[in-house]
Amino acid sequence: MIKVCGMTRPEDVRLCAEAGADLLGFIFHPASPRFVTPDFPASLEPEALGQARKVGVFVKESVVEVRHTLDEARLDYVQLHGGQDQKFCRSVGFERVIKVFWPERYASLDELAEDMARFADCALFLLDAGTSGGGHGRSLDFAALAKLDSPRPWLLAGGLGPKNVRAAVEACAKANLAGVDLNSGVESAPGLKDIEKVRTAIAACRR
Ligand SMILES: O=C(O)c1ccccc1NCC(=O)[C@H](O)[C@H](O)COP(=O)(O)O
Repeated sequence: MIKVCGMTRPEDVRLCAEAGADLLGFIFHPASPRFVTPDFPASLEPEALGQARKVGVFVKESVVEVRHTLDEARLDYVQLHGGQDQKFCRSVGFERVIKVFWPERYASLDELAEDMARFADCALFLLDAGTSGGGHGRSLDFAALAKLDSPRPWLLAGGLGPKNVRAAVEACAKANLAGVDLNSGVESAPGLKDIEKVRTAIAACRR
């Protein structure tokens, strides 16, 4: 499974979907250089999206705001990127939630796995670099994550691009990895996807 995050232009949506992205991310966090308003994903034609599903990324928004945007932008999933709790996930609908964890926040992989277990009803997990937020362009320690015992399939995020994504997939393949999340590593500038980098990274994952 490939997620390309931070869509800001209709042509990037079409080209990333054609390149084989399964999930396309739209960031509703105003401080992000990739911020978009709900009318952008809502306006996309089904032909442009193809089989790709729309994921909304939320950091500080309330449950009411997330639910409103879910409907308005016609999202398939919500990626909760602000440490939201189980009650929040339940209110949005566990089956629609991609819950984010930051492994660097935990003293050990066991502690991370324990916290993940508390969110085992969520659709999918995403592991990102740093200790909060996203789009940092930094990578996690793939070799260490290979030993993770995750109760749900998860997406690996953080500084992935054409040069390192294959190694990341190979390292984590046996640790319940569902796929990868590509963002700043496939851009020419924040929010502007470089389709050649997207294509090369997707081909590297799938070869
Ligand atoms: O990308 C952002 O600007 C962003 C800002 C605030 C919260 C989340 C954000 N991105 C969410 C993602 O899923 C990114 O793809 C993920 O953090 C990895 O980004 P990168 O390290 O640039 O590959």
